[in-house]
Amino acid sequence: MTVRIGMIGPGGMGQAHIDRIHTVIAGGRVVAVSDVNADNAQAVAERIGAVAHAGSAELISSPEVDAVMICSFGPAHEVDVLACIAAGKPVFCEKPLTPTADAALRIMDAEQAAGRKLVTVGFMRRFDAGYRQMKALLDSGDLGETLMVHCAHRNPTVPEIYTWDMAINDTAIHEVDTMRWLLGEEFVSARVDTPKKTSLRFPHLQDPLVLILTSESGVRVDDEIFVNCQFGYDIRCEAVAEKGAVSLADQNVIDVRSGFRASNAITRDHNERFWGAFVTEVQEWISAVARGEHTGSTSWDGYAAACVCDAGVQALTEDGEVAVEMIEKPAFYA
Ligand SMILES: NC(=O)C1=CN([C@@H]2O[C@H](COP(=O)(O)OP(=O)(O)OC[C@H]3O[C@@H](n4cnc5c(N)ncnc54)[C@H](O)[C@@H]3O)[C@@H](O)[C@H]2O)C=CC1
Ligand SMILES: O=C1[C@@H](O)[C@H](O)[C@@H](O)[C@H](O)[C@H]1O
Repeated sequence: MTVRIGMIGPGGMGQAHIDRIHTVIAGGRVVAVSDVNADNAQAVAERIGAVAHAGSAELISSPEVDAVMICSFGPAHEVDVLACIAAGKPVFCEKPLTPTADAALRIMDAEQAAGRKLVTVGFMRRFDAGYRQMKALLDSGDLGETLMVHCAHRNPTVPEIYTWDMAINDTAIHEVDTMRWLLGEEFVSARVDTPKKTSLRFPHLQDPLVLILTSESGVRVDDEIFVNCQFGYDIRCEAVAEKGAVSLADQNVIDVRSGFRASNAITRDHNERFWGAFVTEVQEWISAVARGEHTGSTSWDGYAAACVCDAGVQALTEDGEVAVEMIEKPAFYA
């Protein structure tokens, strides 16, 4: 069976997913697209031989569409995810599920009323080979209890439209989800340290910053967010446990030795750095849709990440620890 996919918002991420689905991923085909920018929808549809729909509602209800991928802006996600749930269609929604926890709650309510997990959130790092090996080692218990995790998330630059809160709810949200998954527990508080700001980009940003999270059992996670670091897309993670430490290897690229120097390239963006993770993530989703099953992060994960980010954004505007407010996890998502 080929899963017929409708793509809403085929911009940078959406087109990267389309190219993966049409070149290296098995079992799916993007047959329909829609975009608030109708010219973009038309151009993408022509390029891939798909139908351009006038709006997302029409795409979601089309009998030619089995499952939906949403790659539009975060604030536009909720209405389309709810429409997919109402239509009973599996939906893969890029992160963030929603920019606020309240909106994610509405999605969880609708999904539970539908009685079936239909929503997968695009937190791709759970599918990265390095993070998966780290988790397997930590879960084995060989290193003892995890005590601290040091993370860094650096982008070469961000555009001027990147607002001050996005350091937390657009960028750090990746570590928030990955650390919840890696540690297998929720965060209870957030704090932000604000070091000297880079002079090289926009004054409206606190760049860099360090988000500090504490988990239920007391594990401390620090996450350096530096989105105008100039030198590359640089992702780091080291977990320190009672009897050892484990970290992601530097990059998925080659080492060069020449002219009495050793060097390696640094990836430029998320698609280059996490190519393999995106392929595995989307392949597993398409295969699960074909089997009628759910895979990947749930609406609960989207909600929990939004709750932590809400606390982090608040902590960026005030001194001290901010408690993470979260409902109890519904049995539906156990
Ligand atoms: N997993 C990851 O590492 C990454 C995830 N993302 C996420 O992917 C999503 C899209 O980001 P990008 O592709 O970078 O943005 P983009 O600006 O390149 O593409 C977004 C597209 O959605 C369209 N759009 C906006 N509102 C819409 C609506 N209401 N209905 C239909 N189409 C709409 C825009 O016209 C545009 O074509 C965001 O949620 C972002 O957070 C983005 C970059 C990396
Ligand atoms: O999700 C992503 C972007 O939306 C975000 O703006 C970047 O900071 C992240 O590195 C990227 O993975």
